[in-house]
Amino acid sequence: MSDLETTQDSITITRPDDWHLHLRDGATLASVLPHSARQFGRAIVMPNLKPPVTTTAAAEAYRSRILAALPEGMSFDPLMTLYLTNNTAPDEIRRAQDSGIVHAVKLYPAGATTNSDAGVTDLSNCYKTLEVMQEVGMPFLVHGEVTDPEIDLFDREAVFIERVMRPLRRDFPALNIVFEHITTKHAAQYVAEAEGPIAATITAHHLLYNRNDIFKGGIRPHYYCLPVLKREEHRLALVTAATSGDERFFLGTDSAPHAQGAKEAACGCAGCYTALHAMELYAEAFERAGALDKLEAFASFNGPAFYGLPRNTGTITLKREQWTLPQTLPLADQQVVPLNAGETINWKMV
Ligand SMILES: NC(=O)N[C@@H](CC(=O)O)C(=O)O
Ligand SMILES: [Zn+2]
Ligand SMILES: [Zn+2]
Repeated sequence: MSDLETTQDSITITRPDDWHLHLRDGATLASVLPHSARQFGRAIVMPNLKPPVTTTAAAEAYRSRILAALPEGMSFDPLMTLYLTNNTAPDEIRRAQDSGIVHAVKLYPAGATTNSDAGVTDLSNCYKTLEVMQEVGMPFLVHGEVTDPEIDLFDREAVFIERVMRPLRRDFPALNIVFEHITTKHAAQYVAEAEGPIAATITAHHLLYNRNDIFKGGIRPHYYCLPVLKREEHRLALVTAATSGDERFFLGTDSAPHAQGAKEAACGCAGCYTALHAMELYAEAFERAGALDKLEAFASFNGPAFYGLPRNTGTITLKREQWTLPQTLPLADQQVVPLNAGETINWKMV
């Protein structure tokens, strides 16, 4: 068959969800929320605000602010999370579970990423709390990087598996764990082969780019995120995992807005903004792998199955149509530079 005959010009799938999203707060929240709500039915909303969302009461208040910021006529269901600290009480987990609006608890190793200063210094501080999470079935979402400065930045995820993930899963074999935004063949292989309830989210940018893209002709801060982009062999392993049909892998954009000035700086913030065009980027990645037929499971089925939620009912359609990303988008009283700013991409959500 010729290329022409095998080329698909549109794809309609069950409305997808974003299982890892940063919406921020206040005027920034109002700027970014419509982008995610246009593409996704629900999102797991990250709790790394300043101050972090550490209690059920704070999660309920944050959820109300999100719903208040949602433009009329749009529907979107924010699935809230709690930020685990050294001092999160076991009772807080029971409150979270009873609330019905908190769907997971998030581990930020202290110092690992944006707004992680209040994070956990040693998981042994949290064992009583983890016991309750395991007992009530509250998922544990993990930013999987060690923070040991002796460990090379590019090895921090692989070392995390050995130093933290394996002991954690040995001690809590029934705890539902999501290895968030995986970036290495080590993590992909670990998740695919591990016994028990574990899954992983994969971003669009880690499917499309490798670490060369951060340094192409100069330093490109908009390709800097954490965990940092890795070598091509790792990107290929992530594409294989995402397109394998294995239900342990599902979509999480990790869209993480930072103002332009905070990214294009002497010490620039980590995070890529993809909320505007995430599904288009995933479609591109799946098409390049010849696996557009696997996109729906990854984007719309595997996540709800893991979280014990129903699939969305509507559909979205992506068409093969070239369009050019804007250079910037409004972000509160500043601007955010989307990933692929000014570039032409091949898919467009209708
Ligand atoms: N991914 C990132 O590079 N940044 C995220 C934090 C995170 O998910 O680690 C952010 O909140 O900006
Ligand atoms: Zn993270
Ligand atoms: Zn994130």
